[in-house]
Amino acid sequence: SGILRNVQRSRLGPPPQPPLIQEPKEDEVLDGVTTALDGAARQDEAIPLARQSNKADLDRLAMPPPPLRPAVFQKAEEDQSVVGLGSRPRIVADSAGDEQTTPKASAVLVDNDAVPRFALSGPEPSHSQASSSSSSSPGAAAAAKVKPPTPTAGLMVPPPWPTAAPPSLLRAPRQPGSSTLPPLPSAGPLPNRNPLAGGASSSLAPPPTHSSKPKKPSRQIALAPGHSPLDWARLSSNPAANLRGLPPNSPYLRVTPSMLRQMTGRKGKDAWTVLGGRVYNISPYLPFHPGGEPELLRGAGRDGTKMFGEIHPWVNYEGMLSACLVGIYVQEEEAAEIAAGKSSEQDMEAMD
Ligand code: HEM
Repeated sequence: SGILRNVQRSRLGPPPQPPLIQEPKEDEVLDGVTTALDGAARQDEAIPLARQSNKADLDRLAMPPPPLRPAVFQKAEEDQSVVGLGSRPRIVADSAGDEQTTPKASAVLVDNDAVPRFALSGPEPSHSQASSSSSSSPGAAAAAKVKPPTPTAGLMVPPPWPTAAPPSLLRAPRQPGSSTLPPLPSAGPLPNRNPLAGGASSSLAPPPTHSSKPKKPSRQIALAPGHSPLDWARLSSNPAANLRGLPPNSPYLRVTPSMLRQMTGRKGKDAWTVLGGRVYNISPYLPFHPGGEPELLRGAGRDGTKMFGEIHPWVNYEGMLSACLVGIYVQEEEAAEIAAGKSSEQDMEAMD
C-alpha cells in the first residue's frame, strides 16, 4: 500500500501543502502577528526558529498586496529574468549574507559646553526681558550686560571690544562704519523735481507744456524710390555732380531780383530761391523735398527765407544745399554800381 501510495503521489504530483494559515493555532497566529509588529529584537528573542519561518509567511500574508506595476516594468522584469537568471538571486544573497557595512546615523548627545558662546555677566535674560530692555534703551542695555568673549584655544581671536564707546555706536553694533557715513535723509520735504507743479500736485505725470496746442497734420509726401534724404546726401556730396546748373568752375554770381524772378523752374530754366541772402538752385532738390515739389516751388524765383522759416526752421538748408549754391543775392543798385565800376575799370583799361 505504501508503494501504491507513492505511485499515486508521483502521478498526482506533490501532495498539496496545507494552507499556511491553518498550520499554527489561532492564538499562535495572533501572537506571531503582534510580535512582528512589536519589533525585530523581541521577535528574535521570543519566537523559536520554527515559528520564525511561519511568522515570515504570516507577515507576507498580512501585508497588503503590492501595487500593480506598469506593463513596461513587468516586461522589463520578465526580460531580465529570462536573460540573467542568476543575477537577481545573487543580489539577494549578497545583501542577506554580508554584514551591514553602511554607517548608520545615530542620535548622539552633543556636549553643549564645547560649543563656544557668549558669556553673560548676569543671569541669562529671558526673551521677555530682552525685548523689554531693547525697547527702552537697547544700546545701553546691551553694553551693560554683554561682556567681551574670552578667547578659546583653537578659535579665532575676537576683534577688540569697544570699551568706552559712545552710546551712538552702541546703538548699532552691527554697523561699524555707520559713524563715518553721513546721516540718512530723514522724513523731510522731497526734492523739488518739478518747479511748475509747485508742490500742490502729487502726480508723477510731467507738467503740461505746450501739448495743449493741437498738432498740425504732417504734410510730408512719399518720396520716390532713390530720393530719400540719404540719397540726397550721397548725391550732394559727390563733387562730380553739377548741382549749380552753371558752367563748371563758374564763380559765385551776384544775383539781382530781376535775375531771380526769371529762375522759376519753368520755360526750361532752373528754379532758384534765396535763403538767408544766398541764392540756391533748388531744381536738383525738387524730387528729394519731403514737402513735395509744388511746396518747394513756392519759393522759386523769390526770397523764400520767411516761408522756409515758418515751415521748418530746424532744417539745415546751408548744409543740405551747399552744392547748389549759385551766388549771393544783391539789389539792383548794388549790382549796377559794381557793374559800373567794372565797366569804368574796363574803360580805363581800354583807354590805356
Ligand atoms: C521755400 C520753400 C519751401 C517750402 C514752401 C517748403 C515746404 C515744406 C513743407 C510744407 C513741408 C512738410 C512739413 C510737414 O512735415 O508738414 C516741408 C518739409 C521739409 N522741407 Fe521744405 N519747403 C521749402 C523749402 C525747403 C528747402 C529749400 C529745403 C532744403 C534745404 C527743404 C527741406 C525740407 C525738409 C527736410 C522737410 C522735412 C521736414 C521734417 O522732416 O520735419 N524745404 N517743406
